[in-house]
Amino acid sequence: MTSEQYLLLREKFPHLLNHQSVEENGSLVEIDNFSVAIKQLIILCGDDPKRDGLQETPFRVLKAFLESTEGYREDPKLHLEKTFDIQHKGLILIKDIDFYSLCEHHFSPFFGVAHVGYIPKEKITGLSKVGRLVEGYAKRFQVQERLTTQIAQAIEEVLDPEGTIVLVEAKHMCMCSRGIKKANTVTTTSSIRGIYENRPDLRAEFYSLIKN
Ligand SMILES: Nc1nc2c(ncn2[C@@H]2O[C@H](COP(=O)(O)OP(=O)(O)OP(=O)(O)O)[C@@H](O)[C@H]2O)c(=O)[nH]1
Ligand SMILES: [Zn+2]
Repeated sequence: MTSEQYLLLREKFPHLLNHQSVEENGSLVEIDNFSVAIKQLIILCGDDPKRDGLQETPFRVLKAFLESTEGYREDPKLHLEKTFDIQHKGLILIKDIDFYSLCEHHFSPFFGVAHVGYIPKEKITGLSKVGRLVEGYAKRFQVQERLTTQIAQAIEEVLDPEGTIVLVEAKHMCMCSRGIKKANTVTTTSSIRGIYENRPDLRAEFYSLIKN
């Protein structure tokens, strides 16, 4: 990696500065090791890391991974803490929140939409904050089930609503383009809390609204 690339990474991702690792000759040892590993990967796959199009690839790969895992550098729950004093007794549904995440097994993308509903007791958060919450948990190495649970858990913990319901629909590239190669398969996961656990009528309302 060149010193310009290294400086750009440090500027864009300041957490690298706090890294425990050793700095040698103006570069972090771990970044250099990563670069070597990506070159080895290119060789193992049968190509030449020195050819023109691949020379900058270790840098690009690292930058892309750091961008795709920005959620580790925040506590997504904090977005919900700014609440409003609004009287509202019914469902608040934020649907079709699109997200891109990385499967923790293969580091390949999985992406889709999250639908988040809650029936407030006293606390209501800003609509965009629910999108930020989804983004904060999606931008990590994830599995869909954990992503779904974390979103529901955060709403429940911070807003303390009557009930929470979260449904996530996603396509996993590790299943579409390799392995079993099922290009059209969509996985659905849900997490329900509070009043939703015992009220099929409220669940039905949520499911019918997200279908429209
Ligand atoms: N439950 C769950 N499984 C996932 C998710 N993302 C990927 N997987 C699965 O993780 C599993 C990993 O299985 P392994 O047998 O360890 O790995 P593999 O040999 O690459 O498996 P194949 O994909 O079947 O080729 C696969 O079945 C994937 O479909 C997810 O979000 N949730
Ligand atoms: Zn996978």
